[in-house]
Amino acid sequence: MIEFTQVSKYYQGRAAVNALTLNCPEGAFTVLAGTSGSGKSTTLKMINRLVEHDAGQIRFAGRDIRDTDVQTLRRRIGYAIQSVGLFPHWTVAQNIAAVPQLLRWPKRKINDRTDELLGLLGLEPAQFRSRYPHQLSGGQQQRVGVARALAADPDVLLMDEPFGALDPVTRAALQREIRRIHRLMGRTIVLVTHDVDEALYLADRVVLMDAGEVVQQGAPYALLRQPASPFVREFFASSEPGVRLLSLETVAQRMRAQERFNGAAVPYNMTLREALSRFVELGVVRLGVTDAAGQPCGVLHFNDLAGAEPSV
Ligand SMILES: Nc1ncnc2c1ncn2[C@@H]1O[C@H](COP(=O)(O)OP(=O)(O)OP(=O)(O)O)[C@@H](O)[C@H]1O
Repeated sequence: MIEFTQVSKYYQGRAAVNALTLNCPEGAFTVLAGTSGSGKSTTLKMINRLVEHDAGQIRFAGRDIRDTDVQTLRRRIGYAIQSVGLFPHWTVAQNIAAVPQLLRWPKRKINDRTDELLGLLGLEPAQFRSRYPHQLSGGQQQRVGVARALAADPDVLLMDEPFGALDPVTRAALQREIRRIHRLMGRTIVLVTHDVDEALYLADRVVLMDAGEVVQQGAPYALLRQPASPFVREFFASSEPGVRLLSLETVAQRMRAQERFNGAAVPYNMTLREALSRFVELGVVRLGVTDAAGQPCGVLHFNDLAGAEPSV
């Protein structure tokens, strides 16, 4: 969907991004991760031409972005940033409707879309539609920012540290929300973060950057299990790679489906990381597993947490 070929950007003669070649596949959740100053935001902003690249080629849906009118390009690309940037004198509904208005959508369609997005992001439309940004908490503002970026049903959603500056609980809730929305809508998303946990939780594909270059890109599992360089290992090793691996899999992937157990149970879609916590908390070596209807569907053994690798 978005392809960079040998793309560079220079500031005062220094490369902020150097000969970058990367691919953000259609429908995938791509996360640009890396240390501060590694060129993540610059890379993201080059996609919607907030920053113009100096060398190489960027293609969007098969076309060179320089061959597309900037406004047309931006209408196809939603953009959400940490500082939110809501218009302070506009209500929540007016903020969300900004791009659909520009596109002259009929009023009815705009209203329906606004309410749909508010609902999707966990904000009761009747309660929030008419509020102004200053009447919202930081987390609610971030949600409205994401709703606004999604409003005109863009092909791609770009997010630059959209959950930064939030407390851990609200941040986790919004991460769950955006992951759910991604699965629901199958939208192509490119998100920038320097948070290792966030990258691994959200990404189908991680692009790890350092000093303006891609050091490794691929499925989170591959980066954790086969780091291409000491830098990659170091980036993830700062906190418990084993536990991180567990957070990428669910109970259903390791349970023994033919067994039944009458003791404590966990849901099939719980991550193995959470299941590990339950094992330790309860002091047990087996946990029953329940399906979506709450019916027993297998047993998870503590030993199986260290079992065979899933396919990547
Ligand atoms: N407008 C600018 N003028 C000059 N230098 C810039 C400009 N924007 C970015 N840079 C430089 O380019 C490099 C990459 O910056 P960028 O913001 O893309 O990094 P980042 O990985 O997003 O960092 P962070 O996580 O700290 O936001 C940095 O060295 C930065 O100082």
